[in-house]
Amino acid sequence: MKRQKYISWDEYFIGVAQLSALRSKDPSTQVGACIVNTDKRIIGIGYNGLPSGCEDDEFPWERENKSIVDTKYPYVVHAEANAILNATRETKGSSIYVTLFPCNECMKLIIQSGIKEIVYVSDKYSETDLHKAAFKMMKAANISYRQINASEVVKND
Ligand SMILES: Nc1nc(=O)n([C@H]2C[C@H](O)[C@@H](COP(=O)(O)O)O2)cc1CO
Ligand SMILES: [Zn+2]
Repeated sequence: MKRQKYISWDEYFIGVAQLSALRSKDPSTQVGACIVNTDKRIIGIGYNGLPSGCEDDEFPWERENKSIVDTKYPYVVHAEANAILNATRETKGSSIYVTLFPCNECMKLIIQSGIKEIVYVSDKYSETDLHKAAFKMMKAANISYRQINASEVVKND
């Protein structure tokens, strides 16, 4: 008889996203993303980090500073953007598993890459205006969404 305690597809893909998030150097928010096509194949993964050549020890990781230039915000590539850029196959019709609901900028990339479903864990920024803008674009583009629990298999302490 087959093993009974195997993980579901959702647990597997969100687990891969959570594992990817563990690579993030961001001290406050670590995000991971995993793109899955209609054949249930993983075609791209990513986490939030600096662009190639921008050294983690030479760029700021602060959230606030006198100038925005001395914060992380102008520099970080979001997990979803990295997953899309890393995609090895056609993204049209695929799902993106992400540990945090996408921001407005990533939502534009998700729409333009033909991703049709967003599966996420946290929506801790749901009260912000930019989240509302992201949500509005997602609805207009007919992208479906669902929230799931984090995988117990991958923990980030
Ligand atoms: N969906 C997302 N994907 C991401 O990769 N990020 C990244 C950008 C920053 O590195 C970090 C958010 O930092 P903070 O504002 O919570 O300290 O997470 C943020 C969001 C939020 O929408
Ligand atoms: Zn984003």
